[in-house]
Amino acid sequence: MHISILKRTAGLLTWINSCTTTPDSCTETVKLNDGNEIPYVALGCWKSSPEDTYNAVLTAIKSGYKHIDTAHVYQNEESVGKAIKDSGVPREELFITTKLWCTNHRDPLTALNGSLKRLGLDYVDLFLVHWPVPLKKPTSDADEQFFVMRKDDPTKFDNDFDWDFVKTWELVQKLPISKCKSVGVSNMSVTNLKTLLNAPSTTKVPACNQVEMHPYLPQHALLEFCQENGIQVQAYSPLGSTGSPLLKDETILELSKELGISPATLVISWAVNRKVVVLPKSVTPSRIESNLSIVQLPDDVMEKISLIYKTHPQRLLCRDWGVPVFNDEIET
Ligand SMILES: NC(=O)C1=CN([C@@H]2O[C@H](COP(=O)(O)OP(=O)(O)OC[C@H]3O[C@@H](n4cnc5c(N)ncnc54)[C@H](OP(=O)(O)O)[C@@H]3O)[C@@H](O)[C@H]2O)C=CC1
Ligand SMILES: O=C1Nc2ccccc2C1=O
Repeated sequence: MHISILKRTAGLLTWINSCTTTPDSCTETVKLNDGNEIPYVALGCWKSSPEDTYNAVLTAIKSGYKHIDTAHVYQNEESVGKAIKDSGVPREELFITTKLWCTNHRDPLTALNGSLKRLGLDYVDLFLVHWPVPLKKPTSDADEQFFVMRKDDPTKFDNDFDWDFVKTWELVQKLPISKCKSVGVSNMSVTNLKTLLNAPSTTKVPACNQVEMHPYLPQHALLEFCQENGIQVQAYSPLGSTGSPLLKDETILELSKELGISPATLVISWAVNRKVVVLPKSVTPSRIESNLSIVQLPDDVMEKISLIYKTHPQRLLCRDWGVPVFNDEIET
């Protein structure tokens, strides 16, 4: 069996080689700072409709994915849960991530229980604080109102300025392990991570930091900081998200042609070669399957991809959150 071969091999790059012919081996995992193992490749679920999500998750699990990334705000947790159940794959063989939405920072346990109920699961493997931005709760008990705007200025979010992400983490780090095996953060800059790690109330280092990361935003400094501090980085929008400019980038096209692989396989492989967990989203069966293929990239190719941002620096997901979120410059 492939996995046992992998266990005997020395390092990541050894098994990456074999993935071109045996996609099963791409379920290789990396150990988190709490001892849990996370598979390198996950199916992303943002923007997938409930029906598409169900089909995509089922296809993914049947293709060999062990890791699914969803969130309360994606409004498709029910579909993820149903597909998991219908796949027939034992729960303990899968790694499921969901996230705490901004309006629930004061009560993560209730939010986690809500996600578990929608997923139909007893536990998630990873629960992430989605953004370091507490927002006021909606006044009605509309659970699905995710963006509360200010009454005096409806273009701005109604920030909960009497709360902050350090207080949120104080609660998240104490969530019962029986309901979430690992806890982490998302969209955390180095500046905000330093604030979190230096806070007297912080007793647990986040297991993961899920951030936007692709060749136009390689986040070299953030990756180095997280690796030095035992925080596993996860790359979101690794393909450049919907209508990606990245997959049409000249250098990416040239390199993928040279290597005889697709642009998507090239950028996903670049992430894994950097020891970054990667979350490509697709609702297209052929892409779901091919996104699981990882190849070993030569050093010079890694370097070329890592330098593309110098001429094309681009953050795709930016909005004014009302508090500092992206407070580290894109290095150019
Ligand atoms: N923590 C956070 O704040 C955030 C987390 N995320 C997570 O990261 C995941 C991935 O990021 P996301 O922004 O969705 O975008 P991705 O970078 O994964 O890109 C998804 C787009 O690429 C297309 N695509 C997928 N595979 C291929 C392929 N092989 N060739 C060509 N096109 C392809 C998809 O089309 P199609 O589906 O039609 O096949 C879709 O349009 C999210 O789904 C979510 O789980 C994302 C944003 C923020
Ligand atoms: O992952 C995300 N999906 C979203 C949709 C709308 C606004 C923010 C987000 C995310 O952070």
